[in-house]
Amino acid sequence: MNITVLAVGTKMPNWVNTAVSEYAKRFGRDIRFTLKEIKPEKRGAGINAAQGIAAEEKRLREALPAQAFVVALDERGEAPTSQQLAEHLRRWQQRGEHVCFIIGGADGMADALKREANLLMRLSSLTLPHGMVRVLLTEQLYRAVSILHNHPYHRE
Ligand SMILES: C[S@@+](CC[C@H](N)C(=O)[O-])C[C@H]1O[C@@H](n2cnc3c(N)ncnc32)[C@H](O)[C@@H]1O
Repeated sequence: MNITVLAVGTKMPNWVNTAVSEYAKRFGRDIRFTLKEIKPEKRGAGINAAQGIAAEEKRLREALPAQAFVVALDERGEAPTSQQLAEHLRRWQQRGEHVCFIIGGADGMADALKREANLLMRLSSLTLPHGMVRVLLTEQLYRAVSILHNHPYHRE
């Protein structure tokens, strides 16, 4: 199956890119994982947070794969356990979905994107920095794959 992560933010610190690549390379052949960085809108010079979010919304929409099952990452979303995320993954694989996770920028994500998403998912009740969200999401997806393959990486 295809998993795409659209994440607002470029020029992430090395530790973010290293950690995402480390988990992504463990997925194995049944998952084709792509992380696509979305250019953040520069704030200041007459661009406020709302205008910045609107510009990033446009870029996110343009990058959304056709017919994707969209999961918006948000700290007010549903909080699956790792087992429940593995069940979601099993269902998405069975249905042949292209799943697209979207991560907002420093000021968050447009409300319309969250409303229109098929699922709103939180990784924690804490507000996390967007770079950290990429890392945690990729690790949890790898954990979900491990659960489905009965790999000892995940221990209850
Ligand atoms: C720095 S946060 C933005 C916080 C902003 N206050 C908001 O209302 O969204 C950047 C992005 O990271 C993601 N994010 C932050 N904390 C999260 C969490 N606990 N669970 C899931 N996603 C989170 C969301 O996609 C968010 O748009």
